[in-house]
Amino acid sequence: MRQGRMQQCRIRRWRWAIPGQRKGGKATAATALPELDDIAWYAHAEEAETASFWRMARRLPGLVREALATAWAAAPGLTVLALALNIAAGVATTTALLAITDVTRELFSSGPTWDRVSASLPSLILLAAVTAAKGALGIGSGWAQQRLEPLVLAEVDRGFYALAVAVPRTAFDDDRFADRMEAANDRGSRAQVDLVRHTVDFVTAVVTVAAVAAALAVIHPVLIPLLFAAALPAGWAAVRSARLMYVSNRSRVARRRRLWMVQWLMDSRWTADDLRYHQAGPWLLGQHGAMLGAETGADLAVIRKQTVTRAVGQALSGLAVAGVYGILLWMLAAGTVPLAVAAAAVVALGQGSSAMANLLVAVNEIYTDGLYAADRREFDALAAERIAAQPHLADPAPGGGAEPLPVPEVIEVRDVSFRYPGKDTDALTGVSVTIRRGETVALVGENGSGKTTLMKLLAGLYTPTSGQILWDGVDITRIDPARWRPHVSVIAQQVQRWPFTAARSIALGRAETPVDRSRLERAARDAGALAMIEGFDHGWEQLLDRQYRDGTDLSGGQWQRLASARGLYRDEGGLLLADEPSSALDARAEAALFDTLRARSGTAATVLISHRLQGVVHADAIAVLEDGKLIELGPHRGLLAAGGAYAELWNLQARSYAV
Ligand SMILES: Nc1ncnc2c1ncn2[C@@H]1O[C@H](COP(=O)(O)OP(=O)(O)OP(=O)(O)O)[C@@H](O)[C@H]1O
Repeated sequence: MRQGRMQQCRIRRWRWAIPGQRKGGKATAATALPELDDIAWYAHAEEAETASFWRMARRLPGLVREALATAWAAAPGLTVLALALNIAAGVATTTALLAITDVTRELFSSGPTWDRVSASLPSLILLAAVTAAKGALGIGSGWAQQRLEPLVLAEVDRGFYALAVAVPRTAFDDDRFADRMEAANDRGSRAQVDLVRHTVDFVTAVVTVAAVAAALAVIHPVLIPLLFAAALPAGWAAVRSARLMYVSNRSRVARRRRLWMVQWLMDSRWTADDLRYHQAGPWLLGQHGAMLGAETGADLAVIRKQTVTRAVGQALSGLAVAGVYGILLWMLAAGTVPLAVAAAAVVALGQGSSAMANLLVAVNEIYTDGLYAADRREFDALAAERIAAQPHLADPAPGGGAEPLPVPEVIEVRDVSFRYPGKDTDALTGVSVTIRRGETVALVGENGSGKTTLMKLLAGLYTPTSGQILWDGVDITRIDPARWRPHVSVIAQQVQRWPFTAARSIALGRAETPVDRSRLERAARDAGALAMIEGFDHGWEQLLDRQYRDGTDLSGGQWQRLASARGLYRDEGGLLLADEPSSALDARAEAALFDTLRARSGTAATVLISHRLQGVVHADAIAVLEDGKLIELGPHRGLLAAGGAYAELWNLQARSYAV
């Protein structure tokens, strides 16, 4: 789970920005962090705080069913075994209690001592046998239960990550989605495992209480309500304490996400350089301290409330136990129960009240697990909703079909606008561009003008807010990406440093197909990465993660060469999207990469984003973007002659090269 969090942090680290403020040289952490207050949106909080025991009891059958279904899906045989062994242990409990009753009855009867002892002997032998059997059954059920848990956890984790990789990209721009993902990942998934464990505990406790109640019914039926009365206050206290903790935990999710992220920023190798260059450690410590302070405050508040609850519970519990034994004494004095039966009843009530407390705790645990598990279910539902809302599923193109689309001859961006979720301005407005097979279209423009956004739309990462992206007249946003994405390869601006071997890092470009060595070498050569890889201590098998044995790190430009190789390895001659592919490359590597991209000319479609305009002069068309709008479109010479924005940018760059 921590690994998952770290990954999240890594993915988002470049977007990380706390609006820090300084006052008298010190970070004013309290004003800098938006998530110091507990969040209030959580829908289950009120339910959790106000749920009565009866509401919990009503939800119990559904939760037990859910737990059994989860356990059954993970390991049906073990599920049955764990339940069967617990039920058998319950039967042994009843038998043992009845044997104790017989033993006491014989021992307290009249007659010579030796006769009474020998009369009780068969029951004593039975008692010894069932006690041994109960022990063996307990060991067996514990074994089954312990084996069940990792299997359930594996199943639950698999489901979580299957959804995490399937949700559309937009989900990761949504802070509420992130909160729910965190809640699901932090406790929600684990709660499903706990739900199974506590359900087995619950079955065990029910069987034990039923066993004791059965024995009490034989001893004296009046004792049964006493069994319940003695355990109620402790049960109430346990239920309320757990509920208080749940509500507190749940309202702190966003702050914890921030806390973990700041911790990761301070102890990670990825941020170690920048942190020291800028002496950012004290500021981060300030942020960390502020969040820790808020967390500690919340912990102390919940501990205070829990202690008060437990104290009230203990006091009531003491009164209840005194009352139960008082009634038993009164029955003894009134002659309602003989001494032998009263002695057996004391043993049975002792066992019964601990079983009853276990039962109440199990009910409460199941209810609490149910609340946490609801976080996971909510995430599952939200993720499924996001997946289902993708246009190719919600509004598929008529005609359907499952066969792959052919390599497109003409890709048309038609009047496309796009607004990032939650933003109030468009990143792209009414953009229209045509990309033909065999042509290169370059996107240029100032920072933030919308180039990468357009590229992400072409890659299908986002769906246009309006307008269409057509492949030979077919709107690809309404077609299953599995049918067309194999024709799209990307060299992204944000170089992903995959912590795998050099071979795997490139082969990820076609992750689902077996590694093709000659293709790998070709891609590496075309990206100017072959000599570098062959020079590694372990060649293609060189691990590219310094945090593991024999791992190494690369320079920024070397990482970028690998990223280019990954995109080229994927390339099938369809659409290649290259976003600033040479920003970190030296002059020789840049020239080699542009030669490779130019070689696609005449056969494949290329979209190239570059701030270095020398790299785009050969493009068939150059699209100039400004504030998300297409302001110029044409070949290099035409745009220069027009003397517009492109010509201005070109002249600026040319001037900086003039001696
Ligand atoms: N995930 C996102 N959520 C919200 N806004 C975003 C997101 N990504 C980019 N933007 C915004 O969209 C606009 C266009 O960004 P984009 O990355 O497309 O610019 P660009 O032209 O590629 O810039 P650069 O030359 O700096 O790479 C910018 O205002 C940016 O802040």
